[in-house]
Amino acid sequence: MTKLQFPLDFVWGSATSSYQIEGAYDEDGKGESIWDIFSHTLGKINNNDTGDVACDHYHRYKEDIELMKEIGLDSYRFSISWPRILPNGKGEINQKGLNFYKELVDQLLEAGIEPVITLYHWDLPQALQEEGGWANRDTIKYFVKYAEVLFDELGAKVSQWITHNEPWVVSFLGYAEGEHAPGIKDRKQALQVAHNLLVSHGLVVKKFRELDLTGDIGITLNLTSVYSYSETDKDQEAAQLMEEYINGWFLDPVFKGSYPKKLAQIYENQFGKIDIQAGDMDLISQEIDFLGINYYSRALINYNPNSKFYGIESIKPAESDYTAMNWEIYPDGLYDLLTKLNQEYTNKPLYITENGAAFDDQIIAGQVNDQRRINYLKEHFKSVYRAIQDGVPVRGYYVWSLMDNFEWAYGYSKRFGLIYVDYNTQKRTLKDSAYWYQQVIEENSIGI
Ligand SMILES: OC[C@@H]1[C@@H](O)[C@H](O)[C@@H](O)c2nc(CNc3ccccc3)cn21
Repeated sequence: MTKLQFPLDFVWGSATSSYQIEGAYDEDGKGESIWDIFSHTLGKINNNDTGDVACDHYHRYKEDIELMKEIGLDSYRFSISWPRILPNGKGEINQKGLNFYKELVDQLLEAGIEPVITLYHWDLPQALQEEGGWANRDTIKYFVKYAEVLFDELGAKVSQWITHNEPWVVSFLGYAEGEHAPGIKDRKQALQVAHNLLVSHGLVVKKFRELDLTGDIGITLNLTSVYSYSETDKDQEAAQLMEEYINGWFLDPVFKGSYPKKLAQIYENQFGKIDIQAGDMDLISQEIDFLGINYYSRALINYNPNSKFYGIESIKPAESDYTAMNWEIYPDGLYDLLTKLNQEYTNKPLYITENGAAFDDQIIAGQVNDQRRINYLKEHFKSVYRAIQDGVPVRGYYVWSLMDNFEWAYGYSKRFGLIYVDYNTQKRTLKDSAYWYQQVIEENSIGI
């Protein structure tokens, strides 16, 4: 068997987020988040599931760290619940909430696992939503203050920080499509939210530099490889517009200091100008230390005049394989994305901050044979290996997810974990993929 050997310092990790695993939604002084409100609103979440208990990680974190150690993770990416730190989003600090994350970081470091913190993974304090949320430019300064509390408390121990997880999803699923919290359907407001999120990213990076902290800071974007279904001008134009919509809308401001021209003009013609203040774009595009990439699948695009979104239509080839989310399995898309990012946007280090798959995992006699997930991960690891061999500075890879968890609007119906969670008993069971990943990490290689 041929072994593909990864660089000696390559980081193998796994990722989660606060609302999806912690539970204890109203414990120890934590304030409400927009996802507490959204999941408590009947009809929003599959089966009316909520994150009230989730994986009960708030109480079981020590057991979960032991499982991370058993898998052999080098690093663990998690997010901090803003309303657990600042129940009202601003003002008084909830010391019990802060203590939870201080203990989590200390236990991770004691276990030899590097903590990577995502400052915002969608759970905005509800008190700030009541003042307009991310559509209100004031939220930016409250985000900077929240970040500063964490930098002061954890900056000496945590060496890698992510400002935002997927501002595209926050903006366009939360404020345009209404599928995510806060459930607003207003595309013009979504564009202002996208801009305010980017400004908040820039100001937090600036604060991080001012505090002269030793670690690195970056942002995580959900990115997709976009392909035209045919060589026709119409299909290629539709694909280019999709590229600007799904990738460029955040990549261009962060790395080029401007929004993608074609789509920006379409939006301005349709909605008028959004509030962009002097200096915003320079702030947004200041240097960062790395880019986090969440990749799951590609987009295959053709032009359809009847499409409700600027003639853009996604094609799902019948001959492809799909995950339980109905996302096409397309590992080559990760290679193409990585090379494109390195050629067109940045020479900075790249981390796959999320990649993984949901399948209909079954636990039988205490085992989960998730060979499809092993195959999925192996093929995507191979794409990363190819990109590294071509000189792309990919420094690490975080499997989504460490454990099955609350999958947003899908509730608990989709399982992405390396670890199976029985939500009735909270029993954790390592899936076959966890044992496979354990060997990959131990050997720092994959067999092909
Ligand atoms: O859906 C799986 C994960 C999710 O659990 C994470 O919290 C989130 O960071 C995440 N982002 C994507 C990719 N982007 C995306 C696309 C459509 C809907 C939601 C997210 C997948 N995932």
